[in-house]
Amino acid sequence: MEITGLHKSFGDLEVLRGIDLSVSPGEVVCVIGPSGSGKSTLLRCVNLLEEPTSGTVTVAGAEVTDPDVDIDRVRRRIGMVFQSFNLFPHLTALGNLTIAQRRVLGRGKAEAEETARHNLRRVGLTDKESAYPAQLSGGQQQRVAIARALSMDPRLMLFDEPTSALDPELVGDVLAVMRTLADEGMTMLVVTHEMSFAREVADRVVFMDGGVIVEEGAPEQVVVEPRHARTRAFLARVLDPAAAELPAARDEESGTESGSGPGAQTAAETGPETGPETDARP
Ligand SMILES: Nc1ncnc2c1ncn2[C@@H]1O[C@H](COP(=O)(O)OP(=O)(O)OP(=O)(O)O)[C@@H](O)[C@H]1O
Repeated sequence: MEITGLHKSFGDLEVLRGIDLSVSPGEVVCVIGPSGSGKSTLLRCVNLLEEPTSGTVTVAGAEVTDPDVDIDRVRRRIGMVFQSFNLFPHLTALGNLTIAQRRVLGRGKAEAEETARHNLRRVGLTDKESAYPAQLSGGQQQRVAIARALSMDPRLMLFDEPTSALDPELVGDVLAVMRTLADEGMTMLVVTHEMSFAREVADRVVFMDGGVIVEEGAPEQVVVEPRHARTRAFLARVLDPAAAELPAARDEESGTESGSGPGAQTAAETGPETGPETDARP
């Protein structure tokens, strides 16, 4: 996946100010940054839930920002997993996985169920296919949501705060599934406040602030030894008191103070605006 020169404005508010980012198959790239820095908008521009003001996004060789592109076809190559799982409550895990395949891809019942079972196995929920969402833990529901996205055979998976709604003890299972997917070759772009994810699962961490990428690199570099004052200020706010021990040296930013970026004071969206119907979009 390639993002080049991506800008997005809402009226006078310039939320993305020239993002260049590429993610390779099998790579997990984790985007961190303050509230309002444009992380969710970036994801939403990649799958065209928002139309970029300028710039290009290419997924699996198709330029999704090309005005002539078949948007529905391209979107099917992009799996999206949100903070809230958006499962249909009246359908079993299996039913949640088959409905979009049947409606969107036109798969027959047998093929949809076979694909669904395969993907429930991938997320470790083989024994839960008959369970309704209310009978599953939050972590299990999120794994069903991941399996549902996988059932559409995506080439790119986008995750927006996939573990934020989970009890801490349930986070690990979801992270393990995500790591496994990357090891299988999936391209994955993840927005998260989960620093353990950034440190332990990501191949690369991108720190965004004010609609730009301030710093990117290996987790041990960005999260443990950030180069920029803005990254350090952010990490100090979100990490535990151990953050105070972050190295103070190697500031390559010559005194730039932490910027909060456009709209940082605005309450950002805390969940998807899209319901399960979105995944089953015709
Ligand atoms: N549809 C919209 N119309 C107007 N402004 C928007 C819209 N969507 C997002 N914004 C604004 O864009 C800015 C960036 O929002 P975005 O949700 O991308 O930030 P974020 O980094 O994901 O924040 P958080 O970590 O709190 O989710 C915010 O100021 C937000 O209010």
